[in-house]
Amino acid sequence: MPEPMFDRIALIGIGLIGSSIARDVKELGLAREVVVSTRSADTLKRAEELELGTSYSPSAADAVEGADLVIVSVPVGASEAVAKQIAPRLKPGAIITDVGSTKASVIAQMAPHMPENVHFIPGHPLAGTEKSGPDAGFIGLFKGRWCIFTPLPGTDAEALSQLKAFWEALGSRVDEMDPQHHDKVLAIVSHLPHIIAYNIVGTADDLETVTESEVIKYSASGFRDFTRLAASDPTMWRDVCLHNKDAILEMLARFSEDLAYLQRAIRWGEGDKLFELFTRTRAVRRSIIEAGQDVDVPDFGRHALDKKP
Ligand SMILES: NC(=O)C1=CN([C@@H]2O[C@H](COP(=O)(O)OP(=O)(O)OC[C@H]3O[C@@H](n4cnc5c(N)ncnc54)[C@H](O)[C@@H]3O)[C@@H](O)[C@H]2O)C=CC1
Ligand SMILES: O=C(O)C(=O)Cc1ccc(O)cc1
Repeated sequence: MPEPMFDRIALIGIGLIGSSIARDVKELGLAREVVVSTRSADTLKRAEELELGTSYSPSAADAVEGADLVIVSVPVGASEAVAKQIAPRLKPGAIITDVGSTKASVIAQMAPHMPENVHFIPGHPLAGTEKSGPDAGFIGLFKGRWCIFTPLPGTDAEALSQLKAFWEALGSRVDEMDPQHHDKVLAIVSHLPHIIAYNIVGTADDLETVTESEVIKYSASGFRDFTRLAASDPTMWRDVCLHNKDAILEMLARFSEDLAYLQRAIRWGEGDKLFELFTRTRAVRRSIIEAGQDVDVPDFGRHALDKKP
């Protein structure tokens, strides 16, 4: 077992992401103590039953006391509330990070409350599933996945490399980005696909001429893939939409324009246009596979240090 990287880690929020971090930290022995905190008493009790930490507290402020690393894993809309609660009790020199799917808004919510003597380094692991809550997490979720950091100007290089080393220990590949750029990239590769999924499943659910039981009975695998994304946590995705508004609206505008083009091509029987687009998009899929980026989501039960066969 390697030396722990941190004496005490505080996990604020213990859902899919927080509990997956907790499981990896425990499995890999990355901390001597793991203090778990979450707002809901039931979730905290469940985290204790699952033995995700070494101690448990309903108070985020109490939980961060003496912690060298604090990881905030709550819906992005709750970031400011958490920052306000923890700020007065943070240990000088501590690293404070988050896992939120949007970055500019999390920075705007948290940075103003952070004391000068801590290192606030926003982060985002590009790994997850449609499930939520402490039971949904699993060892190895972050393995082979990117974790993007959006450090503020003047971030301490040593603290950043310590945080990167932590995520690398969980098996992640690390990268850095400007927060605004992160939000644009994620708007197209993650936020729009979820919004489109919510929309198509909602449309199917509203149809009068095709019954709900027919949708269920005859759902082809394409539709089924959309239902997985559309089953994602409503609180989390409401917050993502509200907190990455500009980038999402920009990408939705582009999407609608391109959809109108497709609609027109179908209406006027312009098969060549359809064929050209479908050929171009097929090449994108091939590039993703060639780049080794087509890792499937569930990797249940796999040890974090196992190599993929
Ligand atoms: N679900 C996913 O696939 C991914 C999610 N993320 C981001 O990770 C964060 C957490 O997401 P999940 O773990 O999936 O959500 P989750 O719903 O599974 O867990 C959220 C946790 O936050 C707690 N919480 C909510 N409000 C709180 C507050 N005000 N104070 C303290 N605790 C509070 C809940 O009790 C729960 O423990 C979100 O910001 C999300 O955008 C990032 C990557 C992937
Ligand atoms: O379940 C899926 O396919 C995901 O895309 C998971 C996911 C959701 C939100 C993120 O910020 C990152 C990853």
